[in-house]
Amino acid sequence: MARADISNIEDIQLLVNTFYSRVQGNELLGPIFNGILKDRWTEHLEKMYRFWQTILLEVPTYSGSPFPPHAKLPVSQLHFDTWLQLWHGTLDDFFVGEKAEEAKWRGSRMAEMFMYKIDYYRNNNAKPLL
Ligand code: HEM
Repeated sequence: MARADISNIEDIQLLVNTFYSRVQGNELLGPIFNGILKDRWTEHLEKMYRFWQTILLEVPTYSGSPFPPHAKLPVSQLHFDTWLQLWHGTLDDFFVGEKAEEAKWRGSRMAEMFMYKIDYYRNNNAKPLL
């Protein structure tokens, strides 16, 4: 079947489900997600449908703060590169178009911002208080 752009909630669910099943199977990222989410995967996937639906379809179903759960993760640039590789790969496997490109762009910008904030947080905490 020819690829088309992301246009409805079923597309978002397909994207999110496939992406996180690849994440779960990834040797670097899988253990981190599984270790934190344990039996909360369904809840996480539903939250991520809402997050991407809000960004890509402009249906405001997500209200939350994306960064805090990432602040103290044991991750480096390599983890974000791997995350992005899986994200872009999943998008390319199923979709083509403006929304698919926006999803890649948003993912990249957020990965960049998260890594920057995580580094800042680590460096700041490492400093003596006085
Ligand atoms: C190294 C890469 C990443 C790791 C290991 C990671 C891990 C996690 C984990 C474990 C959670 C669930 C926290 C919990 O419910 O206890 C989470 C939530 C989330 N992640 Fe990531 N993440 C990564 C990158 C990203 C990126 C690049 C984005 C940008 C799209 C993102 C967006 C989110 C959002 C929106 C949530 C839900 C926040 C909320 O609770 O409202 N993550 N992430």
